[in-house]
Amino acid sequence: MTVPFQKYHGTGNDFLIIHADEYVSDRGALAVRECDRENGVGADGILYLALEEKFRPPRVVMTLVQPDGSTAPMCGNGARCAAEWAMDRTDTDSVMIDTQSGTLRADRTDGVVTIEMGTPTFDPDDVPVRADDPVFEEEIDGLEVTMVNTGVPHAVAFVDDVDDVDLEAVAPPVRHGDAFPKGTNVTIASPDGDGGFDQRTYERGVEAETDSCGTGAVAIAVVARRLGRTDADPVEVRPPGGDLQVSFNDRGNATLTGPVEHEFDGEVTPESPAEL
Ligand SMILES: N[C@@H](CCC[C@H](N)C(=O)O)C(=O)O
Repeated sequence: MTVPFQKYHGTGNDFLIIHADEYVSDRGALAVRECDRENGVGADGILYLALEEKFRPPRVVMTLVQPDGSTAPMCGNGARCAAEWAMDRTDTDSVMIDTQSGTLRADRTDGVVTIEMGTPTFDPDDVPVRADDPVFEEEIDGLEVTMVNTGVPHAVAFVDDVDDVDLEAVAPPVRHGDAFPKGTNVTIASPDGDGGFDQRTYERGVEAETDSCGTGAVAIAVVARRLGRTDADPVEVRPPGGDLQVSFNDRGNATLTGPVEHEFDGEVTPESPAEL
């Protein structure tokens, strides 16, 4: 038996989307197999979306299963892809997305999708990081990082030029550091001289660098403003896969804006070959 999927990406962060009504006995196993870029379809995760069309705006319950089989409570680019998927099916330009880290409103304007990103926190218990006080520019496992949670944890380090960093070498010790009970994503940023930043992120759950990370882009903007490195609004953040904008409202809540593309559709077989 096969189940249909739609493939979307947001600035290069790519996902298979499967309707949550489809029966998949082992979502983790399917993600491990089909996210593999050599032997599967290839993606940064599978989004299971339950669409509740009777509401206005419509609601979508989003579950992200990552390439290592784990689930993540939030994904900025994934939520933007989920929003576009739901908008295309309900003939609206606004939806509410229910994630494990909160309910977020998304709006489509002039072909780009903006999503609310909730309230970022530096509180050590909420990041989480084993520390008595918030961690600002402290050396942990070889990187000088600031710890923030923008739906998921990020260790943010500012460097002169992100392209000069061997991320696959410096990120894993931090990602798995003893200080982080749930692990952490590792995001590096370099200033563009105009209040914006270039970005690279090594993602927990993908266990590799991705072309873009939305919660990482928000983490850079939030930390940069907190440390006085920018007062731009919006903050332009440029991961390798495209351009993102992070804005702030009066309560300090961030929004994330950028393009979303529908790539192609296909089918996957949920059972592993041994079960067939
Ligand atoms: N790519 C995502 C973040 C996905 C979750 C992350 N890998 C984690 O495990 O924390 C984004 O766009 O925010």
